[in-house]
This record gives sequence, structure tokens and C-alpha cells, in this order.
Amino acid sequence: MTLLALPGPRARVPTLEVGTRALPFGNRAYIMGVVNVTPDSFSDGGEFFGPRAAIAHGQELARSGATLLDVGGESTRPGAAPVSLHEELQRVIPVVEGLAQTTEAWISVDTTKAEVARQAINAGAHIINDISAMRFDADMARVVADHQVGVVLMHTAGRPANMQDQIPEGDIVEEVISHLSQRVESALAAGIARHRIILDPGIGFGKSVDQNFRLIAELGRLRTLGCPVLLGTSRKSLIGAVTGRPPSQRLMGTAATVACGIMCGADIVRVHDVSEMVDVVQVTQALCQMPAGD
Ligand SMILES: Nc1nc2c(c(=O)[nH]1)N=C(COP(=O)(O)OP(=O)(O)O)CN2
Ligand SMILES: Nc1ccc(C(=O)O)cc1
Repeated sequence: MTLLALPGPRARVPTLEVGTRALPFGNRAYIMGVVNVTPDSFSDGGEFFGPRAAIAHGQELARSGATLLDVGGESTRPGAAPVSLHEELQRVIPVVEGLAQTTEAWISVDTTKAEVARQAINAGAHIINDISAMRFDADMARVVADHQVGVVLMHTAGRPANMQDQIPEGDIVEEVISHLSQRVESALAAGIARHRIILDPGIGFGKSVDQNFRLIAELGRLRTLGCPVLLGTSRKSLIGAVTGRPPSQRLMGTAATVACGIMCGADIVRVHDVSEMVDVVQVTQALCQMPAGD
């Protein structure tokens, strides 16, 4: 069979190691299923708002093929207002506890608050997914370092309330690489091991539509920082900008970004529609000649 010109072997990045768990990268991509415990997330707000519904949803995503589950109690969509610490703890902690006890999935918590991170880790979380790359809370790096958990460092310009008014000018890929390499240095200086760091270009976070697409196409350049890369495009506005469809009708557009994202270097894809994206990931891996197993 003649193959298209496909990307060559991926640069090696370290295996993520937390406690007795290990997640090796390079031979396959992993699915992170989104578990939003919020009334106002942009595409599924209110659908799983409450511990019972959220835990059942997370369990279903894990059964469908999510290796990781990302539990979030605060929407970070453009224009979103912040949630109080008390409210976020009430939303997130019971769900982390429930999913850590009943699934084999890696549990990630989507928060920028160190206290939410600390309590979530005590409840069983393995990864802190911080859209601010540990900039919004001065205690975050210490909590991650002390507990030796994984961390996702994501690029964003500004805070969700105003990020779309602060779109960077110039080469967005250079901007993201330079920002994230500084955040990696800062994490290493705080005592966080390189093999616990995951990087993310922050699709939709303070970027133009063109910049979002460029970041997906050039994801491989981000991987040269020596850490695995997570890509979150699911149902987002860049897809709506092309198709004209609302979030509820962006499944096929999401599939296109997941397939291209993996071909361009994504190690983890963060998605809402796990069962559908399992097929997309498997076929893309076959095309990239990645072995199906570990
Ligand atoms: N690391 C990372 N975290 C994220 C990312 C992303 O791309 N990367 N996208 C999000 C937006 O999706 P969600 O469905 O959670 O929307 P919401 O912010 O409205 O809850 C929320 N969190
Ligand atoms: N948190 C986010 C939610 C949605 C989007 C988007 O649709 O572009 C971006 C960020």
C-alpha cells in the first residue's frame, strides 16, 4: 500500500509517571473525556450538573475508551465569570472521589485554584489541568510539586472574561512556544519533574480562528519542547467558524481536528464525544502507522 507523505517517527517524550501509574507516549494517542460539572459550559452546561449525573457520565466515558477523565467545575469559555472556591469544591470533589474509586481512568482536574487541586489530589486525582499554566494561583506549583502529580500547562492570553480582547499579534506558534517554555522552566524550578508535565496550545483561548488552525497544523513544533502535547478542540468555535454550525452539531468538525491533530503530533485529545472519537483515533493511528497497543 502506498501511503501519503505522513509524519515520520515522533520525537521521544518521557512517559508520564504518577505513583505506580505510567502513561507511555509516542506509539499511540490517548483520549481524555470531558466531565463538566457546571451549569454553564459552552456545549454541555447543565447536562451533568450534580455528582450523580457527573459520576455516571464519567464512568460511561471510561467504558467507551477514555484513558483519562477531566473533571471541571468552572467554565472557562470566552466571557465566563469566575466561580467561588466554595462552589468549585462542592462541584468537583465528590465527582473526583466517585470516579477515582470506580474507574481505572487517570483523573485530571480542570482548575486554576491551588486549594481545589490539593483537595482533588487527596480525593484521588492524578493530574492537574491548569489553563493558566499555574499563573493564576501562586500556590499551585507547590501543591503539584509536593504531591508529585502530573500537570497540564496550557497557553492562554488573559483570563476567560477578557481573553478574546487580548489576541496576540505576530507568529502565534512562536508566542505559544516561548510562553510555554518559560512555564516549563518555572515548573522545573518549583521542583516539578519534566516527566510530569504535559503542554497544551490552548485552542480557543485568546486566539483568532486562523491562529487556532495554525496551532493545530504546527503542533509538532510544540512537541520539540520535550513534553507530550494535549489538544482540546472539541465542539469549539473554530469549527463553528468554518461550518456555521452550533456546538451541538460540531461532531464531524471535531473528528477532522482530532484526526489532523494526531497526525500533527497530539499525544492526548480532550473530547466530549468519546465513543465516536475512539474510531477516529484508531483509524488515524493506523494511517500514521502507529501500533495499536502500547
Ligand atoms: N488543557 C485544556 N483544558 C481545557 C481546554 C483545553 O483546550 N485544554 N478547553 C476547555 C473548554 O472546553 P469545555 O467543554 O470544558 O468548556 P467550558 O470551558 O465552557 O466548560 C476547558 N479546559
Ligand atoms: N473554554 C473555552 C470554551 C470554548 C471555546 C471555543 O469555543 O472556542 C474556547 C474556550
